[in-house]
Amino acid sequence: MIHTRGLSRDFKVKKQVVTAVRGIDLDVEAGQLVAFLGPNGAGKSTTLRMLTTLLPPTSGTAEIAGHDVATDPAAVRARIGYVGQQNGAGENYLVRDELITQGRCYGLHAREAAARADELLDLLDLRPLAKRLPGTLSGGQRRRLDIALGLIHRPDLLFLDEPSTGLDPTSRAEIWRHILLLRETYGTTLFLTTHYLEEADNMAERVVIIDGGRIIADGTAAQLKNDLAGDHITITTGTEREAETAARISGGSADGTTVRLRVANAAGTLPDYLRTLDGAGVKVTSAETARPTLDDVFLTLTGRSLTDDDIPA
Ligand SMILES: Nc1ncnc2c1ncn2[C@@H]1O[C@H](COP(=O)(O)OP(=O)(O)OP(=O)(O)O)[C@@H](O)[C@H]1O
Repeated sequence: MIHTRGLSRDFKVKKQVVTAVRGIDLDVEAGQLVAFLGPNGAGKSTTLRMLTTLLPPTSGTAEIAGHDVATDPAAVRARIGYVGQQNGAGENYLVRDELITQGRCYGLHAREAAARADELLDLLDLRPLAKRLPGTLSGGQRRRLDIALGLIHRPDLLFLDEPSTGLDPTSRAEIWRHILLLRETYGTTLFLTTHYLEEADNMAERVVIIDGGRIIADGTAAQLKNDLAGDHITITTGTEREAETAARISGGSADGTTVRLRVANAAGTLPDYLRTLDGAGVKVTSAETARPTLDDVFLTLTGRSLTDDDIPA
């Protein structure tokens, strides 16, 4: 559904060239739900804009639903939906009429556009809001309307740029329920960016991490965490000296009376580790294990946190 080779984009800023995306090779099969993650300035929006024909690549190719973004952008646009960070609805029409109008813009006949609008009003729980003006909707309702608008022409592939950003936790959960429902109902391929790592972790079956315009990790969240981060064990000892001994034995790091280490399988490793420490005369007062997060994956790969503020350009 998405096939890119060497996809790159430069921007000229005054006399300098900023390379936002550097040679991305990406293959996404039909029906996948892919979360595209990266810190501020990593190149997510630029990639998304190229994949949706909003910005021409400087070099490389991107084929979307069988059509090249550079040579056949109209065919690409007919097959994709795009839900950007800005509102997709105007202020002149009521919700249902807006859906019908945008459906007509895609070439649907009046009856077909009305039927599709009604189908989407039901799917996205917008039916009670059908006669409201978009400007009167809450943030979460408005985002659901944007998703409905992105789906009006039955695209095979939907791009969502930060679909849950700015919403309260309940609305975020609602948006995700609807995203998963539309995937189940239509089998739509979904490619989305998000800042919420736990959402990508829980919802996406594939996580692609971009940094500095390059893809640095690609796999299921579980694979990435197992391969690149490992579990955490944290123990507390009676004294700082014991913590130093424990850190030496395990290869972990001591901070006061706390020792932290990373292992492949914390639950399997901990009993042996505690026995060894006991044999070395180290008194352990508490021990806990934790699974890694996607942020730990990013930290391992780059030495930075994904939740840090802007990375330097
Ligand atoms: N129109 C432009 N002109 C100049 N530089 C740009 C332009 N658009 C993006 N860039 C630069 O390209 C790099 C990638 O930006 P991009 O917006 O793709 O990142 P992003 O991962 O989407 O970030 P964010 O999460 O903050 O939206 C940044 O260094 C940015 O400053």
